[in-house]
Amino acid sequence: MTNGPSRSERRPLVAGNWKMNGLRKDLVEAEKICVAAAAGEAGEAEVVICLPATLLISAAPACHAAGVGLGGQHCHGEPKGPFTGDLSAEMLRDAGASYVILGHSERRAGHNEGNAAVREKTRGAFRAGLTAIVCVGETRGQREAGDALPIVGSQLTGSIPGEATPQNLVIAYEPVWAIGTGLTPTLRDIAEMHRFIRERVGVDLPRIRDGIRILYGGSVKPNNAADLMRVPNVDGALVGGASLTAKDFMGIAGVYRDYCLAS
Ligand SMILES: O=C(CO)COP(=O)(O)O
Repeated sequence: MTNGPSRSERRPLVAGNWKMNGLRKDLVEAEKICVAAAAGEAGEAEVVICLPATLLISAAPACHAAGVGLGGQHCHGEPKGPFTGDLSAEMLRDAGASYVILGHSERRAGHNEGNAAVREKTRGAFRAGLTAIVCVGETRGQREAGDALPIVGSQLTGSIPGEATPQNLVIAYEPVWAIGTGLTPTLRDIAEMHRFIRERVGVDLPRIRDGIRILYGGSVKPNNAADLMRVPNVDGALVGGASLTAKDFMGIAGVYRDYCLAS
């Protein structure tokens, strides 16, 4: 038994979320990520970087050449129209993206995005041919009140459209209290939640139960990634702060290379 990530038929995915960070000069880190991924440093894992929309077009050639997926961090549900300041899924796709993060807690809280809005945006992503990374997760208060599972369950049921497939949807479990704090749930709590998510998806959409990838996000770092990634039903990571430098991000994705070498 090696000390590697959990194994399954699902291809692991390590996605970076740059949030509102990154000027054109910072694309040098994205390029380093591409070079490392192309050199096999992420092993069997798929590598995706979700950049600010202003950087997508510039980053696309290097990402496409390296087989690194490019993603946006939000989109409107409509394909076009009088929505000043918004971006459609079609625009992200046109800029070179193949992924989009939706329902991140920072948007649920800061932009008042409820489950129904997340579902509409996810439909928009599907329409444009993007894979949606739909985020769910409880606050600290909800966990302490013993409500983590029902909250996440209702987020899943409310946010995921019936058209979801294992190709066009990825779920990210991101406990709000673990984001940017250096705190993570216990491995046991993560295992419980990820198992619950797969079961809940299996009730709502049985045909995607086994194929859907479920990422863990919240203070994933090079020094905890190997432990987190070997929890059953953890199919990869959604990484915030540590995705801003190639060294740290590939230090996380590298757990999949290390596993390949060890097995
Ligand atoms: O919000 C996150 C990824 O979407 C997690 O952020 P951190 O990795 O910085 O905690």
